[in-house]
Amino acid sequence: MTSHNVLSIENVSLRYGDKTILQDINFALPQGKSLGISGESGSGKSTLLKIVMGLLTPDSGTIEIDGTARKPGQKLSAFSQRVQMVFQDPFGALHPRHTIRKILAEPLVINDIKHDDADIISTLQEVGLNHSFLHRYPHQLSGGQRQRVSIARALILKPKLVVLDEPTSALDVSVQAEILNLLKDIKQSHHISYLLVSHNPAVIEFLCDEEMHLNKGHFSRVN
Ligand SMILES: Nc1ncnc2c1ncn2[C@@H]1O[C@H](COP(=O)(O)OP(=O)(O)OP(=O)(O)O)[C@@H](O)[C@H]1O
Repeated sequence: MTSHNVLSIENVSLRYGDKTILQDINFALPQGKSLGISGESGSGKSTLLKIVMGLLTPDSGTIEIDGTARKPGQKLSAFSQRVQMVFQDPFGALHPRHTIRKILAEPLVINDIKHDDADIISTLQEVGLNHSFLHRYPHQLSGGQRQRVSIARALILKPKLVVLDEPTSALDVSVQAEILNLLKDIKQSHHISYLLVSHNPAVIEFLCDEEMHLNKGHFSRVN
């Protein structure tokens, strides 16, 4: 049986003006496997993540998520149950005037999914937070707790692929390991795939099955 790819990128290229950012990028990610992307600052890592998320359209090439091609201009919500993203800065990523309950309910509301507080509480528990967080606001949480909420928001739609952009680099060193352990536990228990960008080789090694290095628009495999 051939293994099922949760993400497949073929011949993706993108230029800004006369500057080539990505040149014929190819890779496939089998379900449950995780890929780490390293590369110098400005090498195009965030650009590639934006393309996967549908926030940018490449000049050429195709992106398939869980077997379905992303088409230019397609609504983001068309894929939100398959792919979700966790950002570097957990504070900036959470609406400051919304309670944690509202932040976690929002993806369900947008996708017209019936839910109640029990669904939100069980997702909070998956990231190590209890029901007392439902009525709190982001500014009442520590950096690590906020990143747990960001991870819960990504998980609540039960995606197959989670895109992580430097998920621990904005956190205190003391909480980085906690969040990495949480991400590893979730990956194993949910059979989720991660597409991770990190400057830190130890983070990639800890969470990913393989690493690709992006340089001058090209990918090369790192062992
Ligand atoms: N909207 C844009 N218009 C023109 N150039 C852009 C635009 N966005 C990004 N770039 C350029 O594209 C290149 C790749 O940027 P990108 O943010 O993807 O790099 P990165 O590898 O994620 O960097 P970092 O590690 O610093 O986050 C950079 O040279 C950047 O200046």
